[in-house]
Amino acid sequence: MRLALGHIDEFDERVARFAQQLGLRSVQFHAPANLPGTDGYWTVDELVALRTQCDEYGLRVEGLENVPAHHWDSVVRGEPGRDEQLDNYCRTIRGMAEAGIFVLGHHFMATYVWRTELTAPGRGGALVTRFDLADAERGNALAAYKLVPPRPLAEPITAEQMWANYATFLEAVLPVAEQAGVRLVLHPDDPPVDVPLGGAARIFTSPAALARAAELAGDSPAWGLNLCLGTVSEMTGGQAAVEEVIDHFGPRIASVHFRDVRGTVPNFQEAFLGEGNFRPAAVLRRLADVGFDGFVIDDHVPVLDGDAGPWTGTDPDTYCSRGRAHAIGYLQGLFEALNLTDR
Ligand SMILES: O=C(O)[C@@H](O)[C@@H](O)[C@H](O)[C@H](O)CO
Repeated sequence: MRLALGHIDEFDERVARFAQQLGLRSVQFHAPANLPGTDGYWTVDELVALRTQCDEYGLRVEGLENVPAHHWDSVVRGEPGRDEQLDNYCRTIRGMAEAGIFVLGHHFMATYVWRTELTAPGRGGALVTRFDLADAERGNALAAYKLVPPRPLAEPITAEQMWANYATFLEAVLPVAEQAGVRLVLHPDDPPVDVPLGGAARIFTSPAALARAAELAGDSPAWGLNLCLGTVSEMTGGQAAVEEVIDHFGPRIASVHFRDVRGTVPNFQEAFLGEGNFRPAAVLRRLADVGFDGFVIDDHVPVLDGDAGPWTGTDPDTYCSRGRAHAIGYLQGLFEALNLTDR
């Protein structure tokens, strides 16, 4: 396994130098501004340009996560316009292969990630996000974030519909991904609550539900799990849920979001690595033991005094924060201590 600078919203020289100074050799992007995708898909030209820019700094592109909401919101919701968006998603997959980028992450939340507070006090007064189901009716504190679909839902969406929508998605895109050699990796629902948020049911809310997603994908080598440790440890059971997922999926885990959380649903808050629901060293050891050979990234990070803004800020100055440097350094120490290959 290896460590990459991840969740990059906008790549430029500041981010490249941040990666280099932290001693990292690869990067992962989160629907980056560098890929405008104005026609509803990412073009080969913009994908190649991003990859070339990274090459120039000696940084390998591990993968991309999440297309912009308007590329596929009707696919997730099962609304008219879905077929055209599925065609466009397939164009993105083929374009990625042409550009030499082979991992594409997706979530399947019709109303995206949900929080009830973005600046809750964490350790020493650092700012962290928080979720409390009791406050969820007040709305999503993340509503302004770039991946929250701006269009309201046409009507409420049930869990059955969400499962059917996911099956339709896989049926359309998996054969194309197989042919292109691109791996599509699923992020669990955050927060993993079994009640609708903003009118849409959530389905990937437990280890069993993730196992069911894998069954839908059959034995396709083009499907994998993005093990978000924050999200899975938010599930009932906390560390036990994490262990169950690692043991069940093994090498079918394609990538890991390494972030920590205190508390499980219905209420939790994000935390520094090592002060939350699971033991980071034990989790890395277990991943190595089951044969995980993908990449590990930082994800959301607490905001320390002097950081430019909350992690929801997408500009490079906000991104290159003390919080992120701490998370990466913490993981590098663990990789070294556990003698994990970082190639
Ligand atoms: O758990 C989470 O909320 C994160 O990992 C997300 O920021 C994630 O990167 C995606 O946007 C959901 O795919």
